[in-house]
Amino acid sequence: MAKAEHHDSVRSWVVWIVSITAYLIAVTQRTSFGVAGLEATDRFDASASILATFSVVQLVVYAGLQIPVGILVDRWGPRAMITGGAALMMVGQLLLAMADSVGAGLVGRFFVGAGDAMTFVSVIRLLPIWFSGYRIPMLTQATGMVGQLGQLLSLIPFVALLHAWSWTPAFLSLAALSVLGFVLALVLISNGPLSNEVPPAPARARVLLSNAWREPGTRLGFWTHFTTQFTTNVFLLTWGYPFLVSGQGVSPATASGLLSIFVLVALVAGPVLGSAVARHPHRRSAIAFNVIGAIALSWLVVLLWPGQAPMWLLVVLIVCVALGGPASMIAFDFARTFNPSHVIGTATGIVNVGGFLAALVTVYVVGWLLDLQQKAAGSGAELYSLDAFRWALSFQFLVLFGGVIGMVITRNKARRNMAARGDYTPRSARGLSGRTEIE
Ligand SMILES: N[C@@H](Cc1c[nH]cn1)C(=O)NCC(=O)O
Repeated sequence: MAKAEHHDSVRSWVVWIVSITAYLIAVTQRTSFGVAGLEATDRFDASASILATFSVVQLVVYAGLQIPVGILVDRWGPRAMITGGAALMMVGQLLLAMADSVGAGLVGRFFVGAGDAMTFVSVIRLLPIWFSGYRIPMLTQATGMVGQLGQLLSLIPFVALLHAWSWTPAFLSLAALSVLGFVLALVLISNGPLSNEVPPAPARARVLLSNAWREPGTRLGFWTHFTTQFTTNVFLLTWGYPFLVSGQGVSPATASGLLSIFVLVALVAGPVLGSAVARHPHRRSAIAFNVIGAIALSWLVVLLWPGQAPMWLLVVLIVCVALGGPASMIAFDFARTFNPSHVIGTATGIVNVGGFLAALVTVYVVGWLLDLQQKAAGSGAELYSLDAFRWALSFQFLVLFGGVIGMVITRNKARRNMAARGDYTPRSARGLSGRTEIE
């Protein structure tokens, strides 16, 4: 991509810092309900499955809105979407602060999920508007990394407020945080001189969607996100904690400590993967395949380990699974480099569905397989036994395998298209031709 005058300017950095602040606030809102589980059980007089419904509603809303959001980013620009997202999250947290029934709480969580869904894709869309191409892989990673810190904001100051001030004031303070995000985004984010650079976006959503989907590079991004990210989500959102505590016999405090490795790995691996992608853009899918191989191998060893796995092996597993988060950012690089700028938002939305869709299916099937084994073993059988987890979590291999097949097929299609345009040769794939923007 040619470097425009406004690229990498002071204004670019201001826009980026404000947009990643908006994303960090969105991740804080996203993860806040999870850390308030015990208080929510009391407040709503809810069972474990009702509590799980809150997470599922939020995930379904998030994943379901990615494509509409991507299309709207291309039509309205990222600024309107980021400010709109902050406003929705503010409404959602206000509703949740006041809610005293499950129904009212779910409506609040719906708004939070919708606002959250509008933020990430818009922030990623701002990067090629404001920065030159060689910086973007690193900034994409940095965006993902900073967002993960939102989990820490939920875990430390929000939990402290919840304990010190109780439910309503704690959730009101989260609504106030979104007001801050709204004002900052409204005043400081700009869509840039987009109109001078790109043809106007096609008016019809269907055209945007079909343009983005027809590009094999978008589908390569979708499958890359699908395969790299879902094990991270499955572990963090649902099954990691019960697997560690009930399956592997780890204490709850140690399990929480192990889960915090995810944030650490995101912080360390993000810059390493970002600079690898920037230096070897022709090796992007190879980097993703290596991470997927590490995830599959570590799960295989842990699930086949006779008895409970030693602590060092659990740490290795978590480090490998956590690598999936930063590796999934490679998928957005595919969306950006394979598509013309007026469909990048739509393509990014399509890509971002991948990991969340795979996680939703896996979370559900793993739960179903655990239930099935308990029923088959007869009354009194343990639900979360290590053997039951071995079989249930093995479902992940099927999803990994399906994702890899999707990646290989779409990568071959992308290469064929590029070869037909004269942009790809086996030599360029080995990085010998000096070409950059290929997979
Ligand atoms: N892969 C994640 C973000 C990430 C980066 N490093 C670790 N995780 C992703 O796709 N995020 C989308 C979102 O909305 O957060």
